[in-house]
Amino acid sequence: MRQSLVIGNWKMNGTRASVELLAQGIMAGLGDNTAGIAVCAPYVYLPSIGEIINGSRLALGAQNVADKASGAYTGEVSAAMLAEFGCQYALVGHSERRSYYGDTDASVAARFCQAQSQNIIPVLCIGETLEQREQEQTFAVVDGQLDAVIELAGIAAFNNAVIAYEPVWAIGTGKTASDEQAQEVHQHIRQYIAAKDQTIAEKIQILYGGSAKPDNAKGLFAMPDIDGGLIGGASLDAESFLKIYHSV
Ligand SMILES: O=C[C@H](O)COP(=O)(O)O
Repeated sequence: MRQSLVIGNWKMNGTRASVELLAQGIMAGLGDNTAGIAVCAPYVYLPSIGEIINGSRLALGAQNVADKASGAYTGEVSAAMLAEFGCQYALVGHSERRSYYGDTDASVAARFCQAQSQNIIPVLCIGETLEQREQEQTFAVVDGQLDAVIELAGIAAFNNAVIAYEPVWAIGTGKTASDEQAQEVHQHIRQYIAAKDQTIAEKIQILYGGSAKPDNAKGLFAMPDIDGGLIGGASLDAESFLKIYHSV
């Protein structure tokens, strides 16, 4: 039985004061839900959010991590630095990173390995664009994104990783994949991993992301291969995020 997991991705939003309040609001509403929960804060807020949530079940995550360990890479933040501030998760390969900042399959694979080198769990984001879906390339796209990481890190690395399936056409658009559309791809991803390692396929958490909201989360999370969500916009409001969390 896989543990459910809900991760909030705050993206480039908020002020120090507003995200501190948000973290406090989320912590106050965790209740006795035993599912995993984390927030991925902007880098500069990681120290203060880390202090606020220290000792609680709310885990800390980063939105990216450098593809190198250290050195002259202006503007980058290493996995060791994230570990120093208590990050347990790091997103890698979010579609906004891939499309706006040129993160390639190869660099995403390197970021994945860097995170693991510091015992940070990489949350590997994969998903197709609308055009790719319309051309029936969805499975080929996610397979290729997985392959890039498997080739560099090896399938065993997925023992300590999370996958987030995020159809690009559903991110921030209000267009959610239907429960069945999402399940179809989640099942495919799990089968793709199973062909390489059955045990890992059964235990790896595969999250859905893309306009997940309190009113559609329950249906998505009820699907057999959807183990939780990577939540963008709705994670910026404690009440909405908690409603989603309590839907798992
Ligand atoms: O990381 C989260 C995803 O990009 C989903 O964002 P969204 O919930 O605002 O569509």
